[in-house]
Amino acid sequence: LPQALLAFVRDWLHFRKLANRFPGPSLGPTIARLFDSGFVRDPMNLLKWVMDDVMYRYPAGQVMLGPLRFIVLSEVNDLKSFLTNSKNQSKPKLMVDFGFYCLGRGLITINGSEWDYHHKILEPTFHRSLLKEYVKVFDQNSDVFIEKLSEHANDCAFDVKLLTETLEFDIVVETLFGVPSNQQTNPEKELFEYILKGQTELSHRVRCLWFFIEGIYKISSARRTALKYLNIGRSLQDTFVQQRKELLRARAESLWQKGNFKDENSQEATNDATREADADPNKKQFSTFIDALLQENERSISYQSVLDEMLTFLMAGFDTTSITLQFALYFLAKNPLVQEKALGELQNIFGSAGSTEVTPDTLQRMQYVEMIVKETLRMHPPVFFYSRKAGVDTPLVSSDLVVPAGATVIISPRTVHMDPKLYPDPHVFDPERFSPENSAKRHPFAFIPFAMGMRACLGRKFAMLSLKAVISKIIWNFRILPDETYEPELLWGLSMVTSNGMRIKLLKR
Ligand code: HEM
Repeated sequence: LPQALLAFVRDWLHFRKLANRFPGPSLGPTIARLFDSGFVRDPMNLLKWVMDDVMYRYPAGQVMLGPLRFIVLSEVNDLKSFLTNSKNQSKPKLMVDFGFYCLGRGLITINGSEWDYHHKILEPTFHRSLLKEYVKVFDQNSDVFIEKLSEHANDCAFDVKLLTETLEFDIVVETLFGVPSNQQTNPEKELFEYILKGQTELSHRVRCLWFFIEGIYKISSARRTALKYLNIGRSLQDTFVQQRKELLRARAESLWQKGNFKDENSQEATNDATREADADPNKKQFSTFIDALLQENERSISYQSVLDEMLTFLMAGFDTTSITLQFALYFLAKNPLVQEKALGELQNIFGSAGSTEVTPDTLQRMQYVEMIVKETLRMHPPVFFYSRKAGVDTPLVSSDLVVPAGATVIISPRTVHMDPKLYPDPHVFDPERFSPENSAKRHPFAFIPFAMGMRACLGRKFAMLSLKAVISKIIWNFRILPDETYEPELLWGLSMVTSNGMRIKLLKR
């Protein structure tokens, strides 16, 4: 025991020695900041202060909040060590605890061999050949969205937020869980509302400093509410699983019948059965998201893990994409020339195809629309910070500082994306920054909305394709105009949402 104690003290002193060298606001201003009127009125101002003030001032710095110490990094040359060094890829305990109450134990909140195992199962379900299958769902749901928007195409300002959320919700449920969702056309209140409330509860914790301390949070009513939502979320995922199983059973039965009872449709039936069985060779290697999880459930993953992964992907997928869509509409409304340029591109693509159906091929050709999505993600990354635990002492490139093993490191794409050295006039919306020539000139870690390395977003290609699909259809169908009386008010939670919706105007083209 004395030896263990000695080792602990030695490690602690070593940690302190390295961490104390990082500059940052001293205790006085930090305490003053905690108790100033802005913070008391609105605790999320703390996050705003760290991201928009401390991180700009100290590209490699630290923030001490009582016993909690965060190393903050926003110097682009230092990011590589954290985002790509396999020793620094675990999520810190604090963040894992935070995530647990909203997502349970899914890919975002697990570490080590458990993460390895889940990642190995789920990563192939985002393979290119499966994404191609998903594009049909993007196309059909985007068409329903356009119909919904048409009801507002009268030059009167309206709030598009809920419509974008229901669209992205349908897209994630239909692609990943393989069951129809129809939230856009036939809102099923219970499920959707609980998902939103669960998220609000989690953000609530991030915004309250005293809830950073697990002991306090554990005895709070906020924790009981969060757990209630987590359990409801799990049971709602269970209904999806049952629906999927039912659907697979019905499909298998129908194939069997078609194969066995030949009637006047027998040729068609045999073709169907053969098509399913001999589907493209790539497809044979991959199961869709839900099927991969259910297969593993029979072997090695608990049913609770299946439900938690579904919850994780639903939360991670629909919120981030709907926020990006809202801000793309906001920026497009303010930039009519960007809309016209995108329309030119679409006239070439949709015009030559004679249809507005999006396909893997048309999406590939939408270079400028992709630049719009990227510029939106640069100016408003919905996941505006993420964290890593330093697994080893890690020297920084830009200075002689060393991040000590065990430190909680915060990285903010928001701060990096607003660095004028990387993006001159960073507050100007300019998709040309992402032309192939301009992108090639930029530092590889200058654009990090999806993070990088092993723990990068698994849904990044999915997100890009689905956003391109819907944004192209909006630009094709409508002129987007700003509501001059509206400015988004940012709500700092786990993702960056607005507290006052997203108001735009539309005119039919
Ligand atoms: C614009 C849309 C999106 C953005 C900006 C985004 C951003 C991110 C970021 C920054 C991370 C890393 C978080 C961290 O390290 O703590 C992440 C992780 C993740 N994202 Fe996304 N995401 C988006 C869409 C999606 C979609 C559509 C899905 C799935 C359908 C998804 C699934 C995931 C998963 C599973 C992880 C965890 C990866 C891991 O730790 O292994 N995301 N995302």
